[in-house]
Amino acid sequence: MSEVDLSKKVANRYLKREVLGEGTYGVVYKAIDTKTGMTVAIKKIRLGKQKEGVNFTALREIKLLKELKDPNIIELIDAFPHKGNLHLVFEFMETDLEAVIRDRNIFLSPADIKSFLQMTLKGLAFCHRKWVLHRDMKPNNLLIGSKGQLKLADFGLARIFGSPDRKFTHQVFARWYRAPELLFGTKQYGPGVDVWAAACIFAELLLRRPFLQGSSDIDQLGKIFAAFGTPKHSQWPDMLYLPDYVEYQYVPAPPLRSLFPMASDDALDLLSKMFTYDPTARISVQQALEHRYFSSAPLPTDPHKLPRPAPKKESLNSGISDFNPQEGPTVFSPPKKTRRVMPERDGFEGNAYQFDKIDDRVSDFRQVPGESTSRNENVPMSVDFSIFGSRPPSRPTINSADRSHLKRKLDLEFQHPEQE
Ligand SMILES: Nc1ncnc2c1ncn2[C@@H]1O[C@H](COP(=O)(O)OP(=O)(O)OP(=O)(O)O)[C@@H](O)[C@H]1O
Repeated sequence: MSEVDLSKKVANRYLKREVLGEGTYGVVYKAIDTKTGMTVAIKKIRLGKQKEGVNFTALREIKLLKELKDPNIIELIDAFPHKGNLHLVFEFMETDLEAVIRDRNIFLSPADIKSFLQMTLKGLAFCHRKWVLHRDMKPNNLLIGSKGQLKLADFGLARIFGSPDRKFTHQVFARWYRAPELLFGTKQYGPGVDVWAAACIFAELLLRRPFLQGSSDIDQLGKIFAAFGTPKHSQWPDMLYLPDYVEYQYVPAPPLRSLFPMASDDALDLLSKMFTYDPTARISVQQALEHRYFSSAPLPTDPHKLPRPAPKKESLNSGISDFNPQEGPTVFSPPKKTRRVMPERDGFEGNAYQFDKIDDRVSDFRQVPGESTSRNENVPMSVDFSIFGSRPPSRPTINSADRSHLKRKLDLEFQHPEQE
C-alpha cells in the first residue's frame, strides 16, 4: 500500500502523520510536505462557529508570525483553512528545551547553558525590536531543530504592545515563569515579563529543575520572595499600587550563590539583573545579550555541538510530583479585591484567615491554624532548592476556563481596540 493510502492528504499537499501533542489552541501533528518533501508540524486550530466570525486569536498569530522571520523564531511556512479548522504549517523541530533539561543522560556544560540562553535572548530581542512580546516563554515553547538551533515557538498569546494604554490579560503566563508584576495583577506590562521568564529558564538550565514552582499565584509570589527577599519599597516603589498587591512578611534574601552553587560570578550577576523586581529597572533583553557573561570564557557552544535528547517521549508529563514544600514568608493582608468583598469571619485571628471561593487568586490559599485539609497542608510558600531532584512535577498550564476567558477577552479587544 502506498504512503498516500495510509496517510490522509490535507489540502492536496500535506500527508498527515502522527499527532505530536495538543496545546492551548488545538492538536499538532507531523506531516510531509509533498511539494518540498520536507517534514513539517501542522497546528490545527479550532475555529469558532461561523456565526462567531473569524477566530481573531488565530489570525493574530498568523499575522505576527509572518512578520517575525529570524533564525531564532519558528518559521510559519503556510496557513490554510480545512474542514472548519485553521491549519498553521511550521518547520518541524526535533525536540524542545524542556526535554533537554529533563533528560538525565544529558550533561549541560556552562558553555551549553550559555548557548541555550543566548539563542533564547536573541529570539526575544528580535520580537522586542518589533514591539512584540512573547508572553508565554517556557522551556517547552523553545523548540530545538536538527542542527541544535533553538527557536521560539507558540506566539498564540503574543501581541503588539505599542499602545501605552492597552490593557492586557495578565493570567496568560504559565505560572512558574510569571513575573511578579503579573502576579500582582498589573494591567500594563512590557518586555520585562519576557526577561523574567527567560531568567526562570536560565535558572532552570542551571538547576535542571523548574526554579520557582508555585502552586497558586499567591504561593508563586511567596516562592519568589523566599528566593530574592520580600521587596522593599525602595526596590520597587510602584509595587504598592498594583491592583492585587498583597503585603507579605519581610524575609531577607539568601545569598544568590547559595541557590546556584555551580554558577559562575558572571552568570549570577546576569541572573540577578534579570530577576530585578521593578520591571522598569530590570535589564532589557538587548542589555542582557551585551552582558559580559556572553563574552567571557567559556564561550557559548556552537548550536550543532549542543547535546540533544533521544526522540520525544509521550510520558514527559506523567504528572508525578516531587514538590517539596518548605517554609516561606506569610501574607499579612488579603488581596485588596478580597478585602472589599469579604465579611468578617468568626475565628479570624492575626494573620491567619480562611477564604472561601472568592476569586482564582486566593481560592486555593487557606491558612487557618488547627485546620487540616489536604490543600492546607500544601500551602507553604517556599523555594524548593534541591538540585537534581528525581522528577519535576507536571507543569501548570492554561486551563480551559482561562482559555475561554482569554479567547473572549482577546476577541473583544480585537473587535473594540479603541475602547481600551
Ligand atoms: N514545529 C514543531 N515541530 C515539532 N513539534 C512541535 C512543533 N510545534 C509544536 N510541537 C509539539 O506539539 C505539541 C503541542 O504544541 P503546542 O505548541 O500546541 O502546545 P504546548 O507548547 O505543548 O502547550 P501550550 O499551548 O500550553 O504552550 C508539543 O508537544 C510540541 O512540542
